[in-house]
Amino acid sequence: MEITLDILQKVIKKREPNSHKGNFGRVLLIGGNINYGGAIIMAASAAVHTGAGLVTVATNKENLSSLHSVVPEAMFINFFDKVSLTTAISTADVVVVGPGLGADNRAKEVLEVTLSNISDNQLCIIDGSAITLISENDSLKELIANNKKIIFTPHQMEWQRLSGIPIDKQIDDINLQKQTSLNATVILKKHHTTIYHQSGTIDNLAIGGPFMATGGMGDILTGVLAAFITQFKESSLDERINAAVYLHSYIAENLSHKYYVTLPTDIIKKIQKTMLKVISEQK
Ligand SMILES: NC(=O)C1=CN([C@@H]2O[C@H](COP(=O)(O)OP(=O)(O)OC[C@H]3O[C@@H](n4cnc5c(N)ncnc54)[C@H](O)[C@@H]3O)[C@@H](O)[C@H]2O)[C@@H](O)CC1
Ligand SMILES: Nc1ncnc2c1ncn2[C@@H]1O[C@H](COP(=O)(O)OP(=O)(O)O)[C@@H](O)[C@H]1O
Ligand SMILES: [Mg+2]
Repeated sequence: MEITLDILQKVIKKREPNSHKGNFGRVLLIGGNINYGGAIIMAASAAVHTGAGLVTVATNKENLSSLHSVVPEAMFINFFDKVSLTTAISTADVVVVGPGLGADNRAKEVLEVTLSNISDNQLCIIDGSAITLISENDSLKELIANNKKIIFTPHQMEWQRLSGIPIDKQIDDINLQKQTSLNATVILKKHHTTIYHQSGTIDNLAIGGPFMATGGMGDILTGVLAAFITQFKESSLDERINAAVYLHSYIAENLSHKYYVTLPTDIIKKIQKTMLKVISEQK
């Protein structure tokens, strides 16, 4: 079904007066090598601005100063420190892995530690380089074979790598077969994104446009997704995913009336206001 604006009204909820950061979820984001530090920093910033209660970033230590100058709300761990990484995974509600991780051997080791320590019931969003690494390594695929709470967020090229389906053959019937065999949710990002939910439902996004074709646009979606998933538990997982995907493109579309391209960092700045507007219109 097509996702419509009313999904935001349905999912986003006013906060209870006596609630605290522990009620809004612990998000761990793993990624950002020396070349792609911006990816994980933007993802973390998006999670913080969407309302995640506690956000930790596991990244290359070279990114520490930049991380804290952009988003001091986020905590830091060195992703090569296996003990810290394992501990952080065990206490996270949602783990995001992949934005800017890179695909070299050290990145693969970080992903191995991550996937080995995610419990079967822990929700994990797998994006960017992590999708590419999993596509290339059967041993990594096996590590998540029993996990029923995986969300892949590939763009079409990443989906081609993961599924083996060439971009021009990526139609619903064929995609669905592969998604079912992966036993995961697949958010296939493209012009008018399609979401193949693990529940078997297929949803489509009819908003967003080429003004979003800027590096980092998918990275921030992971943060928005993680924050929706940890916060709005009165709604089903499918609804929370749809709302996050919709909000991301909805803000971009609004910005596109004033700007030629919509930058990921500009979208981040509009998240809080847009969410407040949604709840202020609720009866
Ligand atoms: N500021 C940063 O640090 C950034 C880091 N990034 C990270 O860089 C790593 C590599 O990701 P990339 O996606 O750049 O590289 P990839 O090599 O995985 O894929 C990009 C290529 O795929 C092709 N493609 C075909 N259909 C596409 C579609 N619908 N959407 C997007 N691309 C499509 C395009 O030719 C494009 O150049 C990821 O870990 C990512 O998170 C990128 O997000 C860019 C920004
Ligand atoms: N032409 C387009 N129409 C609609 N959405 C787009 C378009 N181009 C890019 N996007 C959106 O921007 C995001 C790009 O994600 P991705 O390719 O992973 O970016 P990055 O890895 O650089 O962060 C996706 O949500 C995608 O749907
Ligand atoms: Mg990406």
